[in-house]
Amino acid sequence: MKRAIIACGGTGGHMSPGIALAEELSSRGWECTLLISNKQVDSRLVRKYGQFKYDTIDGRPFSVRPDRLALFLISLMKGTLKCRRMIRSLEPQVVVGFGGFLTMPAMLAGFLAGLPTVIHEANRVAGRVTRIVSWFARRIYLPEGVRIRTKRSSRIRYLGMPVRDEIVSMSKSAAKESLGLDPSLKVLAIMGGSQGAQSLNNWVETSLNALSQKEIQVFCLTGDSSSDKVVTKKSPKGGDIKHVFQGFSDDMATILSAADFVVSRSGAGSIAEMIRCRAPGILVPYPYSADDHQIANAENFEKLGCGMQMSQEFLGDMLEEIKEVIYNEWLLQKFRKNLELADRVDVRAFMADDLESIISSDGLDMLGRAQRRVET
Ligand SMILES: CC(=O)N[C@H]1[C@@H](OP(=O)(O)OP(=O)(O)OC[C@H]2O[C@@H](n3ccc(=O)[nH]c3=O)[C@H](O)[C@@H]2O)O[C@H](CO)[C@@H](O)[C@@H]1O
Repeated sequence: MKRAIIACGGTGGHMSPGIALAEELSSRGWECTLLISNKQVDSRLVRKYGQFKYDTIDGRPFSVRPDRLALFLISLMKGTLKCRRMIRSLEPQVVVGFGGFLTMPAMLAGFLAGLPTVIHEANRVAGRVTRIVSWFARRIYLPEGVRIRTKRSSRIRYLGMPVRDEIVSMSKSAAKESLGLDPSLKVLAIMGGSQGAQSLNNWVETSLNALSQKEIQVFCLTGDSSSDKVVTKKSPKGGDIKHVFQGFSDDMATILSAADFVVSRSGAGSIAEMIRCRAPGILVPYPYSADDHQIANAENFEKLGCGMQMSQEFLGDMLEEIKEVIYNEWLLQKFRKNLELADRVDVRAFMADDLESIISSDGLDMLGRAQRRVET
């Protein structure tokens, strides 16, 4: 049986593509072990994926501050040793990393064990981990048009984000109904990535009356389950307009299918799922993301014609923008068409085919080396 270790913990943006790849590989008979962190967001996301094996490691982010750098190096060493033990007991044919602090020890242990290691970068600016491990990775997956400095450019393949099986578009009115919303009214979904975004939550709170006046219902993923609530406001016609605030959802496909328009941070996972569910929207990049990768992600989304981007400092202008766009069927239709065009490659199948060819050529290499040893 073919086996893979997939290092994908730390944030939802790393977990989701890791789960998606594990789904594809499992359907081809592979056994997948996902390496995740002890963070709540990881355990939350994997709860419904009992079919995979999991292991956890702790890690520290890289820092140039001497005290933090020391902690980082210690955790890297401990993590690498743990991954080395995992590799000995699981005997995988490949180690796959999706970025974040867990990727480094897993890839390092895989490399030291002589296994093929591959890294997937989801963002339109390659992260630090991707840049480092690309020096030894057998395969480097980058979004189309993203460049990194590496001597191993022949090992680069341009590829989008793997999306989980369950993320599929469904009937808008059925989706609205299953969220407890009125199917005859517009829905605006607000998402702040896997951990919510306080500035987007604040924007919703202050805009709720104005949105109700335009008969727009809100479904807001706040990132904080202690604030779960349903708020009912009156429309100008006297009807009830329901607004739902939820900390976390295990059913993103329904929310994205129900949404006529989305306001979201520009994490690569959220964008890939908006594309898959044909949900146009405004992306508000997190202003402190590493190397401004969320700005680059949002710019690309806008360039593809899938929606718009807006800097957080201009949130004050967003309400007017939304009130216009959400009733502009012509524009929404154009966005949806472009979302469809942006979703034409079967990323998961490409990646799984590629991994299978990597491990089979690796097997042939090993066989060749063994034969040469016998002959000499
Ligand atoms: C602040 C920051 O640096 N965030 C990074 C993090 O994003 P972060 O983890 O915040 O978010 P992403 O937008 O990439 O993905 C969110 C994932 O969480 C899932 N989800 C979210 C909310 C919820 O209630 N339920 C749920 O299941 C979504 O379905 C999605 O699969 O990793 C991404 C991928 O490298 C980067 O692009 C982001 O810039």
